Amino acid sequence: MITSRRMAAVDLNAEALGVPRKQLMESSGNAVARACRDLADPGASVAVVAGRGNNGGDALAAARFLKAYDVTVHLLGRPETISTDIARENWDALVAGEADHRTVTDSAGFDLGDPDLVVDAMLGTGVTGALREPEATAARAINDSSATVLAVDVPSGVDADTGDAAGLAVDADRVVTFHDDKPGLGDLDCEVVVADIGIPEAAELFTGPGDLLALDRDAQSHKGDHGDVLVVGGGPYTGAPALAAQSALRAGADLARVACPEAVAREVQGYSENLIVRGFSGDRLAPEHVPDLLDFAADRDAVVFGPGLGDADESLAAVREFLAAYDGTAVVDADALQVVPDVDTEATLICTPHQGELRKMGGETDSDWEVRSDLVREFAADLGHTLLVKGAYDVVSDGDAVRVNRTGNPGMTVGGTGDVLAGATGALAALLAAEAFGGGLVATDLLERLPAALRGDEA
Ligand SMILES: NC(=O)C1=CN([C@@H]2O[C@H](COP(=O)(O)OP(=O)(O)OC[C@H]3O[C@@H](n4cnc5c(N)ncnc54)[C@H](O)[C@@H]3O)[C@@H](O)[C@H]2O)[C@H](O)CC1
Ligand SMILES: [K+]
Repeated sequence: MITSRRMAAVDLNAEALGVPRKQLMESSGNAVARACRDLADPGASVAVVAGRGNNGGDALAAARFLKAYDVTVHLLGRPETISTDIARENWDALVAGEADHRTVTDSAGFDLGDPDLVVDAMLGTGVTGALREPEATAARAINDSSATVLAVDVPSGVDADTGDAAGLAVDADRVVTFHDDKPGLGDLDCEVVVADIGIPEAAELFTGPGDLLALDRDAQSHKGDHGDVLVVGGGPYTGAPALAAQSALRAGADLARVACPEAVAREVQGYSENLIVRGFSGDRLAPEHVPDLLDFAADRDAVVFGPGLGDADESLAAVREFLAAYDGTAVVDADALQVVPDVDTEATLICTPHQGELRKMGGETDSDWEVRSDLVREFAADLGHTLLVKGAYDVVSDGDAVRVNRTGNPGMTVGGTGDVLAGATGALAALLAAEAFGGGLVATDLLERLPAALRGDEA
């Protein structure tokens, strides 16, 4: 099952792995033609009703594989309005090949005829809102016809993620959808066939440029939209919390605050005027600080716990008490990690251990990244939290899905990169908690974005 947003990311990852979109469209077209051959005998009349996007492009490619049929292609719109190069190239090839093609520029001009089979390729995952014209008139004509209806990827008008239709939608007999089933197709009263279009498994397993799509910022956003991050750390070390907080800003947080012992507050503030530093009494975190910290954290979008905190018993006791009472989103790193396995919490935790810290948490690791992936997934499932285990190949899992980031380099073992990663991860968590997901953030929503944090990419 894959959402449209994830499909777009996988599509882009496939391209980065050397499988360009036009090749995917050719595979989709071939899959559509196979479905046509399954639904209608050679010589049958086929009406391809194509939209101006890649959904239409798939069917324009399919038409080339249907030589044994009497195919008429209806393009809903002028050819120059076709929205992608790959779809337009498929249209141009049809025209050059003297295929029977028509362009429909207004509803009155649409005449479906009386085909044996209709290929509905007006709209796929790019639909927004109720069908406009001439798609609406075409959908009514398709639904009123006696033809068998094959929908490309998703029946036009249906939202592939929810199965809902904002208004009129094509009533298909069969849907041929690509790469993986879509959440919104399960409840449709039609047969759904999933066609493999040659997207490499690596496009889903390994992080790539597609995973950054979700970080595109809403241009209208304003301060505070993109998350307010609190780093709780410092004590024996002062650079770590400052690194984590600055990394949060670099990764897109609007505000980065540091709660650290009074004894080092001035030093931490000294690292950067961009940080809002707040000291708590004494020279290390202790249980008496927890009530205030919980109040302070309640108004933040995400907390990063641990950079430079040290492992004094009273500091670890304070981490345990905080997490037991906290129900927001927290990244847990460094010495605070050892507390996680034995604390029962409502919080959404993202733990960012290196392999030594993973073992200290009670997890197992392995030098083979594939074996390590299974071990991390199992341990994340046991913990009930997301794990991001750093290594030459970083493994991210929420106990269900697994993603692997192989873009690191040996130089990243230098001290401080863990603090940078924890801060960047906190920013992405804050962005999601504050905006796109409201309170409904679930760990898997982060999975696709954490790898971007591994690279400390600017959002
Ligand atoms: N990722 C993959 O696996 C592949 C998907 N393919 C196919 O690509 C479509 C998605 O294509 P896209 O261009 O993004 O969008 P659509 O073609 O679905 O529609 C965009 C098109 O439609 C217009 N439009 C939007 N809403 C409406 C509306 N309510 N009424 C009328 N017109 C509307 C919009 O203006 C655009 O012009 C996917 O479904 C697959 O079929 C790839 O080909 C293969 C890999
Ligand atoms: K469609």
